[in-house]
This record gives sequence, C-alpha cells and structure tokens, in this order.
Amino acid sequence: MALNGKTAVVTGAALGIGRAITEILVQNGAKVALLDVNEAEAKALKKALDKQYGQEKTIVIKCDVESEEQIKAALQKTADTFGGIDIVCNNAGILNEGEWEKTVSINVLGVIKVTYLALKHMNKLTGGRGGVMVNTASMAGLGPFLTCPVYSATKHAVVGFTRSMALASAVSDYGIRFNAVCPGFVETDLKVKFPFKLGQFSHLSDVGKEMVEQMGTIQPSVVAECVLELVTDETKNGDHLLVKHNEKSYVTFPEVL
Ligand SMILES: NC(=O)c1ccc[n+]([C@@H]2O[C@H](COP(=O)([O-])OP(=O)(O)OC[C@H]3O[C@@H](n4cnc5c(N)ncnc54)[C@H](O)[C@@H]3O)[C@@H](O)[C@H]2O)c1
Ligand SMILES: CCCCC[C@H](O)CC\C=C/C=C/C=C/[C@@H](O)[C@@H](O)CCCC(=O)O
Repeated sequence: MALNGKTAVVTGAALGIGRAITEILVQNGAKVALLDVNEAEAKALKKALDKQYGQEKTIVIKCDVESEEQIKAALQKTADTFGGIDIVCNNAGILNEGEWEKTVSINVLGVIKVTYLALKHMNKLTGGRGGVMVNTASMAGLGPFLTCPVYSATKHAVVGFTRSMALASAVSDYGIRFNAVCPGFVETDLKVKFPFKLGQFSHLSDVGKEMVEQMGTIQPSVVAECVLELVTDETKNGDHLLVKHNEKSYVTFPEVL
C-alpha cells in the first residue's frame, strides 16, 4: 500500500513512539492528523514537519482518547480536512500502576473507542475506503511483566482485540486490516518515568531497571519502521511484530480450539 494520497490518524502523536510514527508516515507521503492531549508538543512537531513537508500535510487536534465526544469530533475534522481516513495508529498509552483505572481507560477503552468510531469512516460496508489500523501493544502484552501487572494486562487486551478485529473484519469484508507492534523497552518519556509509576510495586523498581539493562533499549524510529511495515504490507492482517533491542520477528500464537 503506497502512502501518497492516504490520510492517517495517530493518537499520542506528540511525543515518543507516536512522534516517530507521525514522522515516518509524513516522510512516506501520507497526510497525518496528530491527536494528543499535549497540544503544545503536538504543535511543535507540526511546526517542524511544516518546514520540511509543507503545512498542508498535517493537522493538530487536541484529543483525549478517554473522551468519545473528542474522538468523534477529531475523526470528523480529519475526514473533512483530508477527505477521508485510511490509516489509524492507536498509539496513545500510559504506564501508571498507581492510577491503574486510568491506565485501563486509556490503554484499553481508548483503543476500542477510537477503533469503533474510526470504523464508521473506514468500513467499506458503510461507504468508507477501507484501510489499516495498527495498535501499539508491547512485549508486555505477550508475556508477564512483573513490575506492572495492570499495564501488562492492558497490552494483552490490545493484542486480543487486534487479533479478534482482524478476523471479524476479514469475515465481514470491512476492507480494513488490523495489526499490532509489540516493542520491548523504548527510549521515551514513558521509560524515563517508569520507576516512579509503579504504585504498590515500587519495591520492584530495581528489578525493572535490571530488565531494561539486560534487554537493552530501542529507538522510537525503529518501532516506527515496524509500524510502517504493518501499514504498507497488504498481506499482514492480525499480525504482531515483536521489536527487541537488536531484532524483530512476527509473533506465532499457540493454536487453540
Ligand atoms: N516506551 C516504551 O518502552 C514502550 C514499549 C512498548 C510499548 N509502548 C507503548 O507505546 C505507546 C507510546 O508510548 P511512549 O513510550 O511513546 O510514551 P510517551 O509518554 O513518550 O508518549 C505518549 C504520548 O501519548 C500522549 N497521551 C497520553 N495520554 C493520552 C490520552 N489520554 N489521549 C491522547 N494522547 C495521550 C502523551 O501526551 C504523549 O504525547 C504507549 O501505548 C506505550 O504503552 C511503550
Ligand atoms: C521501562 C519502561 C516500561 C516500558 C513498558 C513497555 O511496554 C515495554 C515492556 C518491555 C518488556 C516486557 C517484557 C515482558 C517479557 C515477557 O513476559 C516475555 O516472555 C514476552 C515474550 C516475548 C518473546 O516471545 O520473546
């Protein structure tokens, strides 16, 4: 799938992995709506992208993925501005075991809300052009992450939701592919703040730091390249790309029933 003439929506676009995803999509010819609660950082990113690619390539929309109303308005503004939606990157997420209900709300409910509301624009059965959604899960969505049980649970939920939506879409002919990226430790603000966000598991912060040291870290741009692969490779649906410090591989899930 070539990105020229395509429109993408990226949540959590202002910083970290979302910022890198936004950059690579624009570099490859897509127009991108930058959705984030941090409007100032999103505007700063737009300004930088304007200089290189022109100001018509991106829009910034302040949007909290916890709010159905704000998501609905943001998707409508994107479709009105760019003439439709082809790509959604559900990337906004937090790690906060102290505020675990908010973590579930953003990481799970936020992904589901954006997906269902974007479906209305993209589903070929309801007049959309089809396309692809790529969710940012985590390596912690594929196995236990002892310092962050709720975060890990939310990422397992993203994996299960992505796989199930991929099947539902294929069987229903929505014309939309659903994939996920599952990175290990990535050099972002989330990683920097991690030791202070462990809530009742703060006594395990040294264990977390040791894991980071042992496993090594990944640059956001490497994760963005993997997202680009999941967006552009039209053979990928229900696929999960695990990104480690020095390798990437597609996940093979155990067969059930
Ligand atoms: N950093 C890592 O090690 C790592 C590893 C695997 C997966 N992830 C996942 O990658 C995604 C991005 O994380 P990151 O590391 O870039 O974090 P980050 O904190 O650097 O950036 C997150 C961005 O999301 C935005 N955001 C937060 N809450 C939001 C909300 N309610 N609505 C809209 N935007 C919101 C923030 O303002 C910020 O711009 C998350 O889903 C995270 O779980 C991160
Ligand atoms: C330091 C910041 C916290 C970032 C949180 C992240 O989303 C990154 C999570 C990174 C690692 C999680 C590790 C979990 C490991 C396992 O349980 C492992 O078994 C997963 C299986 C993957 C594999 O098949 O290799």
